Amino acid sequence: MELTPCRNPLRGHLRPPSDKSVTHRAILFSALAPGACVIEHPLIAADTLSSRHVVESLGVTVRAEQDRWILQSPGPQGWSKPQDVLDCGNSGTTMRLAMGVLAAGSGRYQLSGDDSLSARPMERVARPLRSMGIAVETQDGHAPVTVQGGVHHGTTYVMPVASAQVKSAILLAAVTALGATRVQEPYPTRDYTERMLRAMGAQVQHQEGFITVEPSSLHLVDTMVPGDPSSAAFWAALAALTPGSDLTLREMSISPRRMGFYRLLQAMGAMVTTERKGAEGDVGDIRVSPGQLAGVTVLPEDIPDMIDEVPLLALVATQAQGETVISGAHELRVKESDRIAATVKNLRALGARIEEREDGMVIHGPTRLHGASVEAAGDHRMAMMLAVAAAVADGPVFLEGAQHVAISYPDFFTQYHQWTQGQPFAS
Ligand SMILES: O=C(O)C1=C[C@@H](OP(=O)(O)O)[C@@H](O)[C@H](O)C1
Ligand SMILES: C=C(OP(=O)(O)O)C(=O)O
Repeated sequence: MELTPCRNPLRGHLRPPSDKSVTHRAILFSALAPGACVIEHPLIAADTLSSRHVVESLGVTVRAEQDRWILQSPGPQGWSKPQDVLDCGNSGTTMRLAMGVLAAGSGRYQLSGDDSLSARPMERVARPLRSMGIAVETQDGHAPVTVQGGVHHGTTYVMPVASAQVKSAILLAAVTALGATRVQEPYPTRDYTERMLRAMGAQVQHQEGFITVEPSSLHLVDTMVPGDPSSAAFWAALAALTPGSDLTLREMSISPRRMGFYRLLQAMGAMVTTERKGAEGDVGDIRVSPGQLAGVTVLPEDIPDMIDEVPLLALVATQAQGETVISGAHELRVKESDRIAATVKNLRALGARIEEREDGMVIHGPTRLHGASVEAAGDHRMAMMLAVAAAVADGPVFLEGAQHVAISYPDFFTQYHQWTQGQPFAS
């Protein structure tokens, strides 16, 4: 895809696509209890369709009606035996959370993924699940993965990496375990699983630095899915980088555990304000306009709250005065691509002054980016970051792999082209 520079101010408002993490959880958790539930505004994208496929294979039915899905679940006692291997596609969240969900069943379940997902580490989930007495097999630490559901017990697990997916898999298995489970994270990660399980009747508490779960009987609840801060971040970055912009991102999930990118954008000098909507829940609007940008230091404890936005922050840093140092981001090496290597390679091709570190990057700004050929490395977030880069560059950018946006944001390029053509956003 050829992308040309665009300096059109971003004005007005946009409701970003629905939150991918919340949609995955609402779908997968529906398998855990018998009954019906409604998901309002689910994200309909390749990754969340992978989660839908998994629960449908267990006998959950999903009926789409306008902007909602109505799910009917037999509960674990009534799960059907999947006809085939459960294909998780490109979605790490689907595979890792499903491993915890499947512990509630009584069958032997096989999970597979595409080439990218098959290269990602799965022992980080298998290990704690085994400590609960669940038989889990991986192939040299990778998919395909086999989970034998059935009787299992609680555990105490100190997580070596900060990962909401690993935490979620353990907490999900904990609900149907005999005895309590305690999990400790090195840094706090997104807590949708804890909050959603609690709403379903689970006993989830924070005690002495551990998240504890008691075996619980669950009931299904309806979920209203807010906008996704990680998808909205591409527009926030464009608004921060384009003079004359004043963009409001509406109905967003504004949980502090998802706001790391916005906090850093503000620390760099962009105008970022948040307005909470309603008395309860972490939903609100975020308004972004440009400012004089300066480099920042991103520390290991900052990473979990902006894990999927690190490549985008690196791009913003190319336009900021001074040095930006990002450290403690090893996890980026095991995402849909090696996001440290792919970010450095692509931004360097566009003229950025950027150095690769084992656990992050150092960016020296500001630099005028120029046109070049770049490659999304099979990674949706890389494709969207490079589209933002193309807009701020001085010459045409040839992007290979634009189609990967279908993983989390199928309408991204429709909206992007509307913006480049000077049309208002269709929000
Ligand atoms: O729990 C989740 O919904 C997610 C957790 C993060 O992964 P890790 O748990 O591997 O950090 C994030 O990168 C991913 O996009 C979604
Ligand atoms: C890492 C991501 O997702 P997942 O781990 O679910 O594949 C992402 O969406 O950036």
